Amino acid sequence: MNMKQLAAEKAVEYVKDGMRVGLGTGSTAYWAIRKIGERVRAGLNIRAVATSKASEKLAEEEGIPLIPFDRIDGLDLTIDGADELDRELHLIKGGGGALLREKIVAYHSKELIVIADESKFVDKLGSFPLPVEIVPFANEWTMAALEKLGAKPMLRTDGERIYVTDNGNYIADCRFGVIENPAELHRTLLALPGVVDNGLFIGMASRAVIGRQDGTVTVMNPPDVNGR
Ligand SMILES: O=C[C@H](O)[C@H](O)[C@H](O)COP(=O)(O)O
Repeated sequence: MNMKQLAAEKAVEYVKDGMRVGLGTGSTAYWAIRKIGERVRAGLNIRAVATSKASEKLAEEEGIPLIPFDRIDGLDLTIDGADELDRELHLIKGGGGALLREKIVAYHSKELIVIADESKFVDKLGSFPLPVEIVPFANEWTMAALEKLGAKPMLRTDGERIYVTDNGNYIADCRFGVIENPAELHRTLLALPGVVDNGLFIGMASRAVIGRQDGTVTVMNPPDVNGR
């Protein structure tokens, strides 16, 4: 079993009968959705929402009951991957372009469990370029404004074409270097007109499940890693 699958399958143990569950996006969340599907077929009774068209399609294939947003007012648990996570369980997400839907779903979940292989765990965020979702209108100006913040932004492409998110927006992948104050950067980015959201998830994850190369899995809560 690979590290992503290990982490994902451990996290799925937290899914209990009757829960309303958010399904993440990406190659790690893939394994969680597969495992949830297996448990649903074995009788687990849950309702779910997906954070991307890709995860919605996979959930449908797995037979996981998806529920429209107007039928529920929130979620019990969301399981999602990350591109980077630090000791405080602050995250960089959006490598797969799904950050906006992921953040909305995580915000409305009582708990967000982040699943990752050990390579994603970092001392300080910032090696992974921060995905920033921007509206197409005047994107050249928004890119210039990001550059003024020291971001070295690159408009994400999909081969020849500009990559378009599930929400019809673009992604600027921004290299800020080491992010010393993720919360401050998050606020600064949100204040920029044209920016819809960014991949910093500050204080949203309540637990991390990390799959390790030696075949073990570590479960981390923010108080544990802070030594409290
Ligand atoms: O937009 C994509 C999501 O934020 C993913 O959860 C993140 O990029 C991690 O993806 P993966 O598990 O494929 O590394």
